Amino acid sequence: MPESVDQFIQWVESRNPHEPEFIQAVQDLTCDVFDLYTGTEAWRDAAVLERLSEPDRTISFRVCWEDDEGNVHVNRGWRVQYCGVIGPYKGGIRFHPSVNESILKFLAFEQTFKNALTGLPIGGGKGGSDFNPRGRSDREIMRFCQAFMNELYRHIGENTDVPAGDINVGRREIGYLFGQYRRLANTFSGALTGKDIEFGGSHVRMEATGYGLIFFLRCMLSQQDEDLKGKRVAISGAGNVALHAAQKAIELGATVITLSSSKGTLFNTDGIPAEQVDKAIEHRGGSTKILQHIQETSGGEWRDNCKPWQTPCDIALPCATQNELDEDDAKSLAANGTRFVAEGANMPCTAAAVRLLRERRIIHAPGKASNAGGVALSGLEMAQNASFTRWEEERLCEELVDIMQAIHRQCLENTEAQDGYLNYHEGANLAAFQRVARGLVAQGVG
Ligand SMILES: NC(=O)C1=CN([C@@H]2O[C@H](COP(=O)(O)OP(=O)(O)OC[C@H]3O[C@@H](n4cnc5c(N)ncnc54)[C@H](O)[C@@H]3O)[C@@H](O)[C@H]2O)C=CC1
Ligand SMILES: O=C(O)CCC(=O)C(=O)O
Repeated sequence: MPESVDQFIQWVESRNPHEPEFIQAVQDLTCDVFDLYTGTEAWRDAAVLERLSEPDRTISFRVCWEDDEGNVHVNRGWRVQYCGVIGPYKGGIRFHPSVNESILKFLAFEQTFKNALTGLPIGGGKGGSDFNPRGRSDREIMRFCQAFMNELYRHIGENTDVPAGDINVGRREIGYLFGQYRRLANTFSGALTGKDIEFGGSHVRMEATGYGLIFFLRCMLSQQDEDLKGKRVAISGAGNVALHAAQKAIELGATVITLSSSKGTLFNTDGIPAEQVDKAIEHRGGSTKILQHIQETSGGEWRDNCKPWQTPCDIALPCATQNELDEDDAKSLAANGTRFVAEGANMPCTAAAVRLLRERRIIHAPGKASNAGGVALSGLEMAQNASFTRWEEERLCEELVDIMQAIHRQCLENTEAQDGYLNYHEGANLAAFQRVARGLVAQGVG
């Protein structure tokens, strides 16, 4: 039985050396739930926190594929099935050269608690590969997806583990993965979400993470008697989450002043036009190219190797990747009067940045709450597949709004404002942990 957060984290570190992202995610949760955990006999007796610091299983495999010139490449693939207590493992697949076990374990850990917040029966998992799709032809992407599924298919299924997309895995890749799954498993089932609408996909899934983020932000603002109209919003990334967040924010009256890629940032203090965001969503492609094209056609300034966080804004929405917003960035935001940060990406703020935002009383929503709209819609895709139906767009939009509002309510119910400052991290961590802990205890030790 750990006596302090530090002692517990040292124990986790000793079991997971060289996994800094995973340790960061475990520490973030533990700091908020430790007192409740140690004060709850049934949870202590069942070693709930210790069990939750270890995935149910991690599957790792070799992925061999042939490029267009006939050269054979060998990549690594993983699926982390983190916690299946609440429902089938559920979470995205990421293709990026930075992918390793620490990153996938942190993502699967976060996913477990995020999925618990949605109120749906979905457990937590995440997978991916260190494959770099940049510069690869469509046929190469197809062959890679097929090779990846050649091993993954035996570990997934609509009641076992249901992957979806994440960085560099969108509708096209899900199509190739699904096709190969269907051939190998000889079954047409909802074993993946984010599918094309023509073969079991759901309306609103594509938009859901970005839109859900803005619906959550709207709740945060309304809690302070404010709304989005006229607010300057800085967004990082120019992928699925960033572009849909930008689209909905503009629709609700905000001015989106930045979008970015790993190569630089597009700044436009007059606002990036809605029609340019719509076009970028339609065409999809390399983010830098898209942003430079927007700059050429509608103005603003492109700055190489620059992040969005140095420019004055009311709201910051990190929507690119983990640890993209560090302590210095948080200091710049504070100095420039930013009042809200809501995470579209998973764990985009370093631990030091989170501390700084809290010290400076910038209201800050963690991704496990504010970006849960995507997986929630995936849960609704699973429900449609299981009942052989397709729901209308309007109904799904309403359900997404309801789910984001319910997550916001859970956050408020689990934290008390300190001098008017709401700690969304504490609220989200406590709400999610309690649901998972109750399930673990009820299902016995195993
Ligand atoms: N797609 C989804 O439904 C969900 C995604 N997320 C998270 O949102 C984030 C973005 O995912 P997607 O938009 O789906 O991926 P995507 O592949 O569509 O876009 C990723 C974007 O991030 C940019 N990017 C990558 N590394 C960067 C870096 N170091 N600095 C600046 N920009 C960088 C890329 O240029 C691209 O614009 C990830 O953290 C992901 O885990 C969270 C919940 C659901
Ligand atoms: O829709 C899903 O299952 C995955 C979403 C996801 O990967 C995430 O929430 O980070």
